[in-house]
Amino acid sequence: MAVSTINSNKINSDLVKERAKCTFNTVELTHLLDGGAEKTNERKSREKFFLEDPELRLKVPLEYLSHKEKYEESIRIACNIFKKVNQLQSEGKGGMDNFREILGGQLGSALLKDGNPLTLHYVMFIPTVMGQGNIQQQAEWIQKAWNCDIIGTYAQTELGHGTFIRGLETTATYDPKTEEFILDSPTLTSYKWWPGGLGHSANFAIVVAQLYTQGKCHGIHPFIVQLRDEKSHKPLPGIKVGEIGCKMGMNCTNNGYLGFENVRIPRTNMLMKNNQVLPDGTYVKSPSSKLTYGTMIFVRVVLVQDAATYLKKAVIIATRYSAIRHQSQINPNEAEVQILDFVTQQYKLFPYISMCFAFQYAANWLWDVYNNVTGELESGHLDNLPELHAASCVFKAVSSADAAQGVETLRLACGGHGYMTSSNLPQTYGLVTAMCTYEGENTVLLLQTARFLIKTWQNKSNISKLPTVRYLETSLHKNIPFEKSVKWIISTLQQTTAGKINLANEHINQRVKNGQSYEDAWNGTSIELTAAAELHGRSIIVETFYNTVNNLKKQTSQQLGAVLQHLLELYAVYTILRSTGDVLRFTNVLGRDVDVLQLWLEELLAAIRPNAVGIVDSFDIRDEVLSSALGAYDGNVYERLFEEAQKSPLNSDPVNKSFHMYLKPFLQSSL
Ligand SMILES: CCCCCCCCCCCCCCCCCCCCCC(=O)SCCNC(=O)CCNC(=O)[C@H](O)C(C)(C)COP(=O)(O)OP(=O)(O)OC[C@H]1O[C@@H](n2cnc3c(N)ncnc32)[C@H](O)[C@@H]1OP(=O)(O)O
Ligand SMILES: Cc1cc2nc3c(=O)[nH]c(=O)nc-3n(C[C@H](O)[C@H](O)[C@H](O)COP(=O)(O)OP(=O)(O)OC[C@H]3O[C@@H](n4cnc5c(N)ncnc54)[C@H](O)[C@@H]3O)c2cc1C
Repeated sequence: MAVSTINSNKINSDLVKERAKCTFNTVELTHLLDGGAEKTNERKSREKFFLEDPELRLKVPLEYLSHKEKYEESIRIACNIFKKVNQLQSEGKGGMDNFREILGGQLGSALLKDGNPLTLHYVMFIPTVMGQGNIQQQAEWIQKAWNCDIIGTYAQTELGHGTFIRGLETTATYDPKTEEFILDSPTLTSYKWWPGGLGHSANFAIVVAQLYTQGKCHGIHPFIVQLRDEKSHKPLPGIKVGEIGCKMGMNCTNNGYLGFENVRIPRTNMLMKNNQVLPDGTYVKSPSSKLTYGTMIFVRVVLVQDAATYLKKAVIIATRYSAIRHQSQINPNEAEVQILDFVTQQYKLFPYISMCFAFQYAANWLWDVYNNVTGELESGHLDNLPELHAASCVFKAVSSADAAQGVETLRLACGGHGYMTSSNLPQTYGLVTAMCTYEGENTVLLLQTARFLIKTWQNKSNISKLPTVRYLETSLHKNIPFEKSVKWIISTLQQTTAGKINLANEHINQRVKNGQSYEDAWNGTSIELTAAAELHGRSIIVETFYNTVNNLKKQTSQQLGAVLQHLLELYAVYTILRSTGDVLRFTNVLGRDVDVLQLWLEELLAAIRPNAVGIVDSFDIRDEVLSSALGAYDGNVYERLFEEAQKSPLNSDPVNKSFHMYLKPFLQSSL
């Protein structure tokens, strides 16, 4: 890797001025976001440990490598990363934080800019064995996986089915004579397709297949299957495995395909914490068939934090760039302004800055709920599982969709330079937009939340025990006088959501009355249902933000408290204005109230303007993690763009050989 000649001690003068006018202590905010000064120090030492290791650096920028070279470089780096993670774990340092940062958008996307081929081993293989395996299975497999004696993936999706997992076609048929399952892929569409690391990295997989025993199908179940010889890494007999090819992004994750030709595995390789097959083939059912879907809930929960991290990176890049970039005048005869002074630019940037906070606090809240509910599941209490499922679906859908839209808006906000890969915005978009599809396609997840909302609406007897939907009991007919406050916004969003759910429910009933089946009526109403679910999700996110800021303000300086209040208000006003049409339909809000909201939004943009650079600096994301010519701390944007251009292999030769081969004859022939 070429050593940079840019002088990072020379800070761009606009950024110097921006930092000087910041009204709060950015270090105080960094500590608050990390969860305390000690956590900040731990994070920083972890970043140093990984980012300053030459073994973890790419030899050539990724974008100039072939598909095959990209994989080879990524697997080299991934192995070195996890050696270091294991070292930290054995020293008792970091724990879950190591995995969050290394696998997610923070350190992970700095070391491996286009995905990590070993992610699924940690994010899905190990958690599935932990969550779905019985004690003996955990004892057998977890240590091996943890030590990386084996590398696993999670093979659920098939060529023909991703969403409708009840329709998966891979079969696992029990043979009581040998006490084995026989795995088979009866059709092309039954081939597994997509699992990360499956192509050439993993030697084991959790395979989700239709279980047949005693001549009966019992639906999908997870099995541990060995795919490759542990020494030679050759595919085992009957295993057809390979990589699925180039994608829009995540080109280093080694997503694969997998087919089985009557592959036998021991009975004990079916993960049997929930459902079991006894040696004679008797099937023993768990209390809920949905416990098998547990790993998906886990990943949806952790993705919310990841969406916030990617968004943070993009807002830092776009905000610093907007501070150093001068273009056009506001008043004639005056100097060209920083583009950050255009209110339209502030509108592209600042709501997404506030969204980073909203998503981080939502992720923290959801993580706590997840831990509480999984604790309850361990002791056999399933009552809160549907609410957790509904909340995790809508949070994953809203955070990934908004983060993807945010990254693209922020890329556009950087004009032409945002289109350069050296801005790192296109690659960030490639990573974040995938999140809208994987781990449950967003529309499908919104419909799952809508299902829970409609059921709750139709039967409110239990509602007081369900914190996320309790508001539905009273909010429909409330009289909420207009007030310029976040509390008013939350109540109004809740009333709008209740109105939308009520109307969707009426439309379902109407369609049923007109002769449609409930399912057809549901499909006919599904545009309204997804919109209601989305608004429900957004209103909980605003409320969580509100509760968190009110708690935090008790422990922060007054100056930082004021900044958090501005960010909260901006997120709340922005959210309600996105739904103006529905708010006018379902509440008493008047056109003149919307005018007040719009002016309030503009006041907030102006209030945040002096602190914009300070706030994004507080995210404290190192230049290596941003990996962007536009977003570095020193603001030497033009020097960096120029330096990055020099890395193009085309610039190694003043005359490219193609001139002699094509251009010269062409020029002569056209003379
Ligand atoms: C080790 C150390 C720790 C490390 C920790 C590290 C942490 C830190 C990491 C940080 C960095 C992260 C990086 C990540 C990178 C990721 C890479 C990419 C990964 C991408 C992987 C994938 O992409 S992997 C495939 C995912 N593929 C889906 O996601 C399929 C969606 N499709 C469905 O999920 C079902 O197909 C669908 C629609 C529900 C219908 O399922 P269905 O037809 O069976 O169900 P119905 O609709 O009929 O519903 C029937 C009833 O089930 C209820 N229910 C449904 N689901 C339920 C559930 N989950 N739990 C409970 N209840 C559930 C429902 O609410 C109904 O309840 P009710 O009847 O009471 O109303
Ligand atoms: C980068 C990436 C990594 C992945 N990694 C893995 C992995 O490691 N392991 C794994 O098993 N899988 C993985 N997947 C697969 C992923 O989980 C599926 O792609 C996802 O669940 C969506 O399923 P699908 O592709 O079949 O989309 P489809 O379900 O075919 O969706 C296509 C369209 O149909 C619509 N649709 C489908 N069903 C409904 C419905 N019921 N109601 C309304 N609309 C509907 C959707 O909204 C969408 O608009 C990965 C995917 C990607 C992109």
